[in-house]
Amino acid sequence: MEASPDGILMVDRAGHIVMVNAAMEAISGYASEELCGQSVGIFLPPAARDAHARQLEAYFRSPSGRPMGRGQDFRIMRKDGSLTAVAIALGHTDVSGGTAVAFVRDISDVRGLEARIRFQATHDTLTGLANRWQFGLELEQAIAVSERTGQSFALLLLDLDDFKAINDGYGHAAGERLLLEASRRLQSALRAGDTVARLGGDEFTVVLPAIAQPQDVEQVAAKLLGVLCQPYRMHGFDLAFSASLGIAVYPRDARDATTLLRYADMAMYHAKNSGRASYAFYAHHMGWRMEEKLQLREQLKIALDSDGLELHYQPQVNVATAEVESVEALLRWTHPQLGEIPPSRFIPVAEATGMILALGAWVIDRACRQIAAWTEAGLPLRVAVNLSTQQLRQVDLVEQIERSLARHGARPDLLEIEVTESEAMADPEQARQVLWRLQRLGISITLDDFGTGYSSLAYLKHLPVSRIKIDRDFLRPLLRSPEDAALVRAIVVLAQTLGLRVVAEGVESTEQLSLLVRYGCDAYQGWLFSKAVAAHQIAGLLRSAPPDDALPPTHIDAANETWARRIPSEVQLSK
Ligand SMILES: Nc1nc2c(ncn2[C@@H]2O[C@@H]3COP(=O)(O)O[C@H]4[C@@H](O)[C@H](n5cnc6c(=O)[nH]c(N)nc65)O[C@@H]4COP(=O)(O)O[C@H]3[C@H]2O)c(=O)[nH]1
Repeated sequence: MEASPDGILMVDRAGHIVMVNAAMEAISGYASEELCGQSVGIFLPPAARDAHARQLEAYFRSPSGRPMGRGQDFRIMRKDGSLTAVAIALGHTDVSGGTAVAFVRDISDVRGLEARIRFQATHDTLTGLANRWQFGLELEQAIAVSERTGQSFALLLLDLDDFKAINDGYGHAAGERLLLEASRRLQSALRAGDTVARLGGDEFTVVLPAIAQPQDVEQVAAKLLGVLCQPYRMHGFDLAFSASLGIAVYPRDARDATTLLRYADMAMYHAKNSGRASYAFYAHHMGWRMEEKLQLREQLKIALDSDGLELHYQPQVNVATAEVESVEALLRWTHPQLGEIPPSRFIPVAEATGMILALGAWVIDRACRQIAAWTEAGLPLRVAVNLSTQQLRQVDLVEQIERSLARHGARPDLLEIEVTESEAMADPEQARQVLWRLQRLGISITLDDFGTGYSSLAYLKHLPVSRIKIDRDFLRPLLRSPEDAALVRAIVVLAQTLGLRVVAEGVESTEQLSLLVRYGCDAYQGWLFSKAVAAHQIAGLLRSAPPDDALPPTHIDAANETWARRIPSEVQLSK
């Protein structure tokens, strides 16, 4: 008995301890002499003693054995007052004399481990918040409670703005610190009955039970954004920290968990789309458009992962030499069922859903690969790539571009970055810094869609821009309206005084080209010369514009004639 690893405890009919072994002493913390003669109730909290005494009586009336692990888990009170989990097997040595024997096994380690495993399965290891699985249960439970009580509850879905950029730019550890901070701030702003979970990545949910009116939810939403949108100090400087929040209300919007979550998701994207750091309630009218967008996002993700996207290249022709001096890379997506989907449809979706960063990185990488391939083939052609505002804000954009250049061995001076005026103006100081860093790498910068934004001359002078592109909206009515013609002329003069080259975009007719040549435009791009074509077609287009055919820029008639001859018939669309 003394050698048994389990505690052994003998109790008489009256419930007095008759004998304990060494293992029982270790489990309970009592010495044998402190226990013998005592009521077995010593191992129980006072409140449980009477009930146990009744159970013991019943046991002695009809004693029966019980193997280890079959009964309920039990917690005994140790000498120091702490409770420890044990499993108990029961037997009897002498029914007539009435001595029961209990084998007591300390299972506190096992229970602790089980509790840990249970916690890990239901909680997010980083933040300790409920995880997606647990959140699903809690949401179902909230629905069940609200069904019974007839009360509404709100489901809030939150997504940190620009989290990916921070994670990519500062590394995983920084991303994790940010997530921990977000979870800490969320918890500090919520009440005891509210539940918060981390669904994964930078997505959090909050369930606000028993809401009386929508204003209550608005207040909480504003409070959460208030605490989240405080800067976070990392690596010695303040990091802008913000989130977008979507709200769906039970039962007003939906009665089942899946739909509620989908609606909160739609509302969240709506909030992100309308300026970030804001919240939006789900509304029916946003439904179908968001539905379509979400589907498009999914399809786009598949296309990106499965090589379903392509870059086409549209030549930019030097007016003075008639040479193709560069090409603009333009994304093309041909969906297996839906056919060709224009960038004007999918780029805004990519921007609204944050996918533009992955998409933009892919474009840069492909463009670098193409630059290297052309250079190796003896065709060192400059490639212009469009950049979206979110990419400009991406903290590691410059490093990302450097990596792509290095990966493919592409010359930086053959890469050109096009940013629109409004993108550069979204955060002028930040844009200025990023563009200067790019320029220092040897990359040239073009300001796209010039004339549509609101750049000030003073600001333009501070950007390392070497070219501006006149928006094609100005070219369309060029021949009809003297005002537009005057504006184009003014833009060219302005650019020239700043020492910038001017590229006209969307040139469709020789008449437009004639005017642009007269105004002093340096280069043009448009269907007149060629649409965007696959990379392998570019060499053919280059051959169609031999450099020794250069035309004098002021000789308009000659220019028209020469250009008309050079337009490849298969791509010529209109004059
Ligand atoms: N009517 C007319 N159109 C002409 C003519 N010449 C060129 N275009 C079109 O004008 C657009 C020029 O590109 P953008 O202003 O940068 O405008 C682009 C750009 O803002 C965006 N985009 C395309 N590819 C990318 C990309 O890789 N990244 C990003 N961020 N945006 C892209 O989508 C916009 C539309 O792209 P696309 O549909 O390829 O449309 C292209 C091009 O096909 C012409 O003579 N007449």
